[in-house]
Amino acid sequence: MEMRASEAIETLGLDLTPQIPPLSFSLFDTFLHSHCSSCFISLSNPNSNPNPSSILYYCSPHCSKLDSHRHFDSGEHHLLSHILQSPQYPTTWEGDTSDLRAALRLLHHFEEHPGTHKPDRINGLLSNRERMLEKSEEFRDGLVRVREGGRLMSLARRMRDGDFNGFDDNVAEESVLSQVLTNAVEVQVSEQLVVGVAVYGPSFSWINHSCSPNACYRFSLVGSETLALDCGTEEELRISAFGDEEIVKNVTILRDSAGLCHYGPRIIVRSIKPIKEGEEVCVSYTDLLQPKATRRTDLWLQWQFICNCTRCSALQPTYVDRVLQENAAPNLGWDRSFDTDESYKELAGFFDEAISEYLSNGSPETCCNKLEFMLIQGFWEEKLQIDPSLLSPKFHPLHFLSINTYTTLASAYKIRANNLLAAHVEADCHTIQAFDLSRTSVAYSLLLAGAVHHLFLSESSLIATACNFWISTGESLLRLANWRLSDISHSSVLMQSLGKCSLLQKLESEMGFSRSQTFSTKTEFEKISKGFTDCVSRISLNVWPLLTQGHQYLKYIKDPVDFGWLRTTNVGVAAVFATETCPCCYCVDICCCSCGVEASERKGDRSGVFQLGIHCLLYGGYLASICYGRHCSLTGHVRNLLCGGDNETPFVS
Ligand SMILES: C[S@@+](CC[C@H](N)C(=O)[O-])C[C@H]1O[C@@H](n2cnc3c(N)ncnc32)[C@H](O)[C@@H]1O
Repeated sequence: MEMRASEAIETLGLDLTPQIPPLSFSLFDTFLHSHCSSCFISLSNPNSNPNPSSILYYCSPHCSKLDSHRHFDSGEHHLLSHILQSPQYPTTWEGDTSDLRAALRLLHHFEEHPGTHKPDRINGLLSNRERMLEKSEEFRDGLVRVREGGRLMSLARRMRDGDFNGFDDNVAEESVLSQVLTNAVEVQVSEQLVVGVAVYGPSFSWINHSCSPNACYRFSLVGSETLALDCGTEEELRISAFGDEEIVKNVTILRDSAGLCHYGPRIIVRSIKPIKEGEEVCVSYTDLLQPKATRRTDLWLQWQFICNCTRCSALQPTYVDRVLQENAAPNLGWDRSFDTDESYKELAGFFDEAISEYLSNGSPETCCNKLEFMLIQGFWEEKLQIDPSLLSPKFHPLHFLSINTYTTLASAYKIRANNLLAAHVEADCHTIQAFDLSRTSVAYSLLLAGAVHHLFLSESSLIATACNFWISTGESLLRLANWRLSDISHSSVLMQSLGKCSLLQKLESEMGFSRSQTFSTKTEFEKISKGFTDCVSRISLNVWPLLTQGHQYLKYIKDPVDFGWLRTTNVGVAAVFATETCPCCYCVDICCCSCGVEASERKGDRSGVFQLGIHCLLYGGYLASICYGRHCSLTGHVRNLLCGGDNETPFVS
């Protein structure tokens, strides 16, 4: 089955569906006590659960009333409070139980609303259990999990019914669990916060994957007091089902009162590219910044298909797929010492190990040292003594491992700066050191956003990733520009910037600060993105040397936004930084290193960082308004940052 556009879609950021309520949903285990299990809203007071007999927490009696019976009637309660807690029921199930709980709720829902039932499709939704059984060797790990999950679900349901006789098999449970694994999406409730999973009806679940998709989706959380009956109309549905007519006939696409929960997180599909009438509408199931082989493995193991989208089936790999796997930049004299599969795998293993060691509470300092050493030298050997002048970067700066590494380094440097400040509140020397660590964190953040932006200009479906990175870079640039200033008014800096830059004015109105509502066509979008790249690249020329000065790896990156230099330059990379600025003068009022940089120049540095920050935030906000709508939490977050917390004040009346 697939979904196709039922009309031509000219603009980006258009809702292709109304808000679709879920069929089943569940919070991840770690959010069971911090978020409402009915509406997924964060609990202001987790101690005042209106239904203390339930293991789940609710924000109000209304939410408890809506959801509690599903919790008990589905067997979820028995699973959580008896089976998973008791040594009497040993299990090999490891980790989060949200898929199991969502499957119990879905199975209960099917019992209440019986529909068509085939081995691989229940009430219209595909289950990949049969396909996994056919290739049981290839999907061994997945099958073992489905089997164990089915066993636990079956135990919970029999315990619910007090019926331990007549037990044959767990086919229904396994099929529905496999259905959840095939169709569920993770529910993102705010920037960077994903709290659970949800399964939707065919209007969403029949949308296939593409590595170059034309649509994305966003969520809408409906508060407890809102009666959840208004779930859109067929007229607002701009996509229609295509495939087996028998299946289409038997399933009501949207307004299926027998098929929807009428509460819980709702989903809305949005266009991110122009779409022709009749063209298939696709979203992405996986991280689009991964190289083709990794995407392929992911999709095969989790969704049991081989992707033949335009990006995957291109005769020549697309530019993005090529650079994500580029070994080195030989035209820059960068080394090429890992071009065999063997050495590459070994190196990738080192990277993964360093990153997971850091993520499992390793030292941020060791992580920075290891990762940067690897970016330059290729392998980490603590005892290896190498003359630094002999080193040259081993990795292409746009290689996917480099991009992953920038993410980790931006975070690790930030943590080091915060730790230092927290441990030594008063000492000025530590403040300077912390400033240095912060500016390196900001530099990696900018490099990450710039690298992803460069790829996004060739592959516009990377929009949501680019949006997140620009917003976090803008945020960290503003924080750095604010360093040791308490009285800065962001609104006034923004107003000054708006007066000077027509691009900012455009972004600000597109993002929805002003009242008029327009949607971007592809041409407008490309014009804005090109204008942004030029503007930001120009400002970066001044700011980048300040952020990277004295840094062993970053000094090799000539421009963090416009990567044209990778193709064109043959000059020695170190020669790029002819003008030196003093980073420490930037952070204190009295020049601490006696370099003699004039006060006016120092102010110039600070204002450059501000300008850059405001550009990044507004552009990120503009992308967020396309992906998630003008009133999403991410654009609200950007507004707060720019207004200094005063979200109520409109920038332009
Ligand atoms: C959420 S469902 C999408 C709707 C599904 N095609 C159906 O008939 O119900 C996910 C499943 O659809 C199939 N699928 C999704 N995207 C695909 C693609 N690009 N190529 C082939 N199969 C795909 C896979 O079997 C996957 O497990």
